[in-house]
Amino acid sequence: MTAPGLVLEGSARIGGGRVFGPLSLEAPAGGWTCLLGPSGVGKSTILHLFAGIADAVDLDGRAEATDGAPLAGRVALMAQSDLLLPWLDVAGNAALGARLRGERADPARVAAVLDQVGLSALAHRKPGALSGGQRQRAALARTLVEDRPVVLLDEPFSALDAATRARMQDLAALRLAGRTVLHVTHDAAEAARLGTRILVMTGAGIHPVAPPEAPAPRAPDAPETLAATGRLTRLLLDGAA
Ligand SMILES: Nc1ncnc2c1ncn2[C@@H]1O[C@H](COP(=O)(O)OP(=O)(O)OP(=O)(O)O)[C@@H](O)[C@H]1O
Repeated sequence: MTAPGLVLEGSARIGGGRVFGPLSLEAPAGGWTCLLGPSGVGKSTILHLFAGIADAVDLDGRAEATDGAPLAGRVALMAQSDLLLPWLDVAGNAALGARLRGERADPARVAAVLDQVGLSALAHRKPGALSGGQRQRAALARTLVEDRPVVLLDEPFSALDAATRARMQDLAALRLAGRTVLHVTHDAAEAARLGTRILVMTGAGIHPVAPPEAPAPRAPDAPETLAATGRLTRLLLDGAA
């Protein structure tokens, strides 16, 4: 399983209205790219274009893998809404990708991932009886069970308490090492911890920001993580001018 890079170039419209562009975005093969920017600028739309689910979006340009092969079948998307099926329990939702393909997920793998996200005790509970953070961890488990070379994460840790968030960031960094990750987040500290490439998106385009030099995941309280968080927050406040 070799992870390809991702490239997007061009402009996007929905129903005739401009969403973004023209812009150019690159997510290097095997790297973890964090994408930040104001609400409504088009970050989720970019993930949907790479995931092949942007039916309403008219892209004048290209969103594709750098190896020239189709992305279909090589991408796992963790969407902003958890998209858990209410009639399946946590374990069933974690195994949903395989089920939708008419396959059977490896039960040992599902159990191991549920253990890692701290949901073993809730494996047979339905989503309606979970907290927001538990639901988000169930969706993360489903994404990790998918085992794809390209992983698209849309605010994957936004509902988690600070300690659980840090632990899930570490887990995702470990389990997704070597894959190509494109991660939309509003959390500058998260980008400073995880990004091997950090991009800020504005109406004017995509602006790369230097990540800390230490390998990811970086300690949340390391001076260079805190300094990068501050720089990034200032940039976002100033509109990435
Ligand atoms: N189906 C749709 N029809 C019309 N406009 C849409 C549709 N989906 C998204 N948009 C618009 O496209 C723009 C980009 O939306 P998108 O969800 O990609 O933004 P975002 O940067 O991810 O925002 P957020 O940070 O709030 O999640 C927004 O202005 C949104 O209103």
